[in-house]
Amino acid sequence: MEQTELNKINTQFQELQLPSVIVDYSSIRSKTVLVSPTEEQYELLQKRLKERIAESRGETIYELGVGEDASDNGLDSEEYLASLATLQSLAATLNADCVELRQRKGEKGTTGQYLIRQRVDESDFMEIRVAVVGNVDAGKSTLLGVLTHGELDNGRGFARQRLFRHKHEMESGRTSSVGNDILGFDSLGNVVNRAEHGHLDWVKICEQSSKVITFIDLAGHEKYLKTTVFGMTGHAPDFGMLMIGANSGIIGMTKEHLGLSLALSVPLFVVITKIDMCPVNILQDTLKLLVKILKSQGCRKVPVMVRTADEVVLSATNFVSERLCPIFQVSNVTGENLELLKMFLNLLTTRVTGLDDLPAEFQIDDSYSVPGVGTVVSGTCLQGVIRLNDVLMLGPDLLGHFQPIPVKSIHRKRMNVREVRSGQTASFALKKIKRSQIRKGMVMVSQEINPQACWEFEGEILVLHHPTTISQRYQAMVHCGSIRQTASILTMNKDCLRTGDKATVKFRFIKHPEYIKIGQRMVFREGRTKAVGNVLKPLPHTPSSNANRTKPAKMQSRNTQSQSYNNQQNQNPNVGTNDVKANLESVLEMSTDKRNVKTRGGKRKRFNAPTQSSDVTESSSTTQ
Ligand SMILES: Nc1nc2c(ncn2[C@@H]2O[C@H](COP(=O)(O)OP(=O)(O)OP(=O)(O)O)[C@@H](O)[C@H]2O)c(=O)[nH]1
Repeated sequence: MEQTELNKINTQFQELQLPSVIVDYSSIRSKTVLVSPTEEQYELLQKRLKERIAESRGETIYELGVGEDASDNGLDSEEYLASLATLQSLAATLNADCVELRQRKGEKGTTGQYLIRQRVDESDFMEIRVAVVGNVDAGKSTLLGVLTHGELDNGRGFARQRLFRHKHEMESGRTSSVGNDILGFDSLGNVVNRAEHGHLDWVKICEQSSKVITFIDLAGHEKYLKTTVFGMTGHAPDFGMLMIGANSGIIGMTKEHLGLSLALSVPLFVVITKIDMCPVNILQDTLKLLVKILKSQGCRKVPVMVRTADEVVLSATNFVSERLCPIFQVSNVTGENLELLKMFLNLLTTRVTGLDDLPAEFQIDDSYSVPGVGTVVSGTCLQGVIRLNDVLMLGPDLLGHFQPIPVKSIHRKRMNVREVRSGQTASFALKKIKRSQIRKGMVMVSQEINPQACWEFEGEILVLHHPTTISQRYQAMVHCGSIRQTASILTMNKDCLRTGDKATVKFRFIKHPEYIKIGQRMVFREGRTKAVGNVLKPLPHTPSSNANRTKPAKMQSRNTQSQSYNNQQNQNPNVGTNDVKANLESVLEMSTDKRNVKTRGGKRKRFNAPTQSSDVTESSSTTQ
């Protein structure tokens, strides 16, 4: 844009008493601008760097020797050193550190990439959430134990012991709940976690960190799939880390978890563990199959093997694109390649930016009763900024109502703070609210939003897997954000749906209305039967819409029989045991999830409800 045009626009802004927003950066685009910038250029460089740091919430990667003309990139050694000195001084003026990531020598000279990261602000840190998925025994808990506690594993479950939260997990060695672990990096990219007597002090880690990675450790076992899906939707991860045991390969829930992250558009990287104990040919087979699956039509990913620091930088800086899928091969026992993985984690940047100016919206994913404090809710701030003593609308309750509630204290990773911004997780202490009044799926939103709850909504879904057909009145669980409730299909624009079909569907929640928004990703699931899609249109709750509630489905086919079981259990207590048995049998025949059915014994419980243990652990496990 011409300078005169820019001036004109800026003058118009000034006339409107708005700050000038357009800055002409054309004078600092040359590859040699940092060699000996004029005062004016230095100021512009500083301004641009400050903007870039703010855009990524505290850091940016700067490229030296790179200009507008890519074919001319590169500086001679003197120019390079002078540019580096300028960059370091620019970073220093912004209270940031400048760390070399890599240098490359080309025909026209050297280019380099530098991480510019703001120094520690004790009460603020960047936050990246990584959902850890993969089949049981892939080594998820072990890797997290090794990364966060800095001690290698012995191959017999030593490292994971620190992470288990429940007695049955200690005994079985299996994760059953959604757990959080944190890994802090300082402005130089060093890990700050230091375990004292086997324990990590979260507050200390956050105070010393410029960036904190929160791992959402999800269960690998099929019977905890409901918890895993909730972790992927309700905890709003920025990235997914799919773990695969090198020796066992792509088995069990691996593909299921891969599909889930694709469906929810969560960028994914893969970590192959146990390379210390895996014969080379087996490892090669695992890698070959993985690459084949990632490249397949369904995934359309670009797999990248990461074996060097250079490749780490390359993949981390291009990872914002959902298509790239970096693959690491590590050992938790020997520590091989763990440094590369740490370096990659250090370079991950937040995906959600620019939402701070919107009215606040906080999605609740858990609640606690804390002695002396009262009810505490934890969750993710999806947009806006929430400050201490702000009054937000909490709801919807079972009747679809919202009530104003002041935020009395805010914790981020157990640290007392004064505000929480979009993309960050936090917990709030609430006054005059009982824990029993809170459920997952509730939100706290700004009064500006005037929130409305919906019994019904329209969604567009794609059926990923279903053994037979889905027709009207089919019921399954809707996962959408932290909402997790059975809904039934009222109408759809097709008679029936089979695997691979897409349709516009009108859903109705069966228990209570929910707060739902256009464009939200959703999973519609029963056992392994799964459809994914988007919310097209929330249909706000009105008293009459409640009166229109349809009765549960009359069985139309063996298939719909089984899916309506839950409805019968809830709404028709007189249902004959023979009918239940018939339904049970049909599920046993069609379901790939037979083990789940058996575990329920004769209990009058949902088919896809978790076993007792996961029920218990889900409600109390996530920690902030
Ligand atoms: N030799 C070797 N053993 C490993 C490695 N990583 C994990 N293990 C062992 O593998 C077993 C399973 O690891 P876990 O961390 O419990 O697996 P998980 O994926 O968390 O399993 P769930 O929590 O049930 O989902 C443990 O006995 C670990 O000691 C590794 O890199 N090398």
